[in-house]
Formats: sequence, C-alpha cells, structure tokens
Amino acid sequence: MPALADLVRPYAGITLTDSKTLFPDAQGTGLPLIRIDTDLCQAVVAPQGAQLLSFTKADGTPLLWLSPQCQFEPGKALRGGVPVCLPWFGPHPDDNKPQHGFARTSDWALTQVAQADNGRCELWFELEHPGDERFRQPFTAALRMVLGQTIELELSLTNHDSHAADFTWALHSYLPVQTLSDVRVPVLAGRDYLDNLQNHARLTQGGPLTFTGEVDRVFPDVESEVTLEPTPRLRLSHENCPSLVTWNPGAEKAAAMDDMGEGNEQGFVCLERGAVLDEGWTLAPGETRRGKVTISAL
Ligand SMILES: O=P(O)(O)OC[C@H]1O[C@H](O)[C@H](O)[C@@H](O)[C@@H]1O
Repeated sequence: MPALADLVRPYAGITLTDSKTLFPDAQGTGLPLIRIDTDLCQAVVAPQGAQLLSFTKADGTPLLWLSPQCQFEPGKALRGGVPVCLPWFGPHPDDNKPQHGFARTSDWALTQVAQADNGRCELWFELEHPGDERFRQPFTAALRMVLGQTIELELSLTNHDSHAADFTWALHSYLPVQTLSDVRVPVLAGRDYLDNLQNHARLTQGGPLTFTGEVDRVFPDVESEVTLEPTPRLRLSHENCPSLVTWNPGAEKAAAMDDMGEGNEQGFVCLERGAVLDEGWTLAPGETRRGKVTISAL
C-alpha cells in the first residue's frame, strides 16, 4: 500500500496536513488530515473514519457543519461532517460495544486519489475488517468520495464470511442551518417514523419535519430525495439507502456533550441516509452491495 503522502503528492490541490495546523484552537492530541483546495471546492477529510469533515463550494456555500468543539483525538468519534456509521447503527445490544460501530473511529487506508471529470477530485478509502470479537464476520468497506460542486459519497460493503452477515449503517451527515427554528423538511410530511425518543414507537409526521427541540426519528422507506429548507437550501439524493434518520440533540443534551457545547445545536441538523433497523442489509457470502448519497446546494 503506497504511503498517504505518495498518493497525495501528484495532485496540486490535495495536501497532507493535520488538525493542529488547520484547527489550532481545537482540543485533542491531533490527527492527520487531508486538505482539498480546487477550483470547485475546499474540503477537509480525516483518514480516521474516512470522514469528510468540511466542504465549502467555491462560491462560499458550506454544505457541512463541523462542531466548533470537535475533539481531534485518535479513536474518538469526530463531531461533524459525515461520519460513517458501520457495521451497526445506533446502540449495540452489548453495552460494551460502541454506538454506531467502529468504522468511524478506525483508521481507513487511502487507496487511490484521482482527478475526475470536470475538475472534480476523487478519493478512495478502504477498511479491511478481519473479523474479531467486535464483529465476528470479516468484511471490506470502501468509501469513494467525489468532490466537486457537490459531495458524492459511495459506500460499498463486501461480506467475506462463509455465512450471511447482517449490517446496519448510515452516512451521518451534519448539515449547516442558518436559523434552526425556521428549518423544515417538507418531503417527510405525512410519513410514518420510528421515534428513538419513545422506544421506537411508530408515529406519523403531521406536517413538514421541524426542529423545535430534541428530534431523533427514523423514517423508513424514503425513496425520494430530501430537501432541507430554507437556508441554505440543501438537497440529499441517494441510491440504495432506504432509511432516513433525522437528529438534533436539542439545547439541554447539546450543552452536556463535551464535543458540542451550549448553543451549538442551533447550527445544524443531521439527515442520515443508510439502512438501519429492519432495513439493514443481509449480505450473502462474497456479496458486495453499494449505497450512495449526493449532497448539493440548490
Ligand atoms: O453521539 P453519537 O454517538 O455521535 O450519536 C449521535 C446521534 O446519532 C443518530 O442520529 C442517532 O439516531 C441518535 O440517537 C444519536 O444521538
């Protein structure tokens, strides 16, 4: 496997850096980061978790939110951007296993960097899981990022076990908002959801989803694209991601989270596409399946 620096060197707009350089006031002992600066966008990616942390279009529109209190610490989940939650989403029945799996806190290998069409750039990351006490089945996860005027994230999962393996997962995007109390997601009006705050009670969303307090809802079977309104107006489209999780911790929980802090819940909402709860993927031995999310500003 070529070293990170060797892969990155041929591309003028892509440099290796670290969190101490880019975020000198942030907490934590520091992490290596990749900086992307092209004619189309500026972005920062952490090889830990293959996590796109920030993305701003050339016209200055940010498409992602990163917590001002993000802690850059090896093995700690990074609050913001698009964490990859895998091989399970949410809490694990075994309390000793971390919420949202271990992919987001593992080092992924950068396997390829390429110039894509129309000035976009492409980064490929891979996580080889040999199978261990955390998750018995060996698998490979690959994440392809295409960064241009939009963000494209494609996750592919391959089961290397000789038996079928069950996965739940999400691309947990933190989207910036200007005024949280104005935010709405119109396409969810009238849809059923499972409320994580009420033991997965199945309820119906009356009007457009709004965020006037803590929200933690799983909308199954959302085929359509999803638009976040009003400012910035962002669109999430997808392929093969049946579930949509919607989250904001509300004021009280945000204040109690050391990597979020008082008032910072006002800056974002999470719209997370993936395959969770009953919509998880069962992969046959040797099977590969892909899911893709595209985030764009309208
Ligand atoms: O704090 P984290 O482990 O990153 O999880 C943040 C949030 O992720 C998802 O949105 C879940 O549905 C929430 O229940 C959870 O609180």
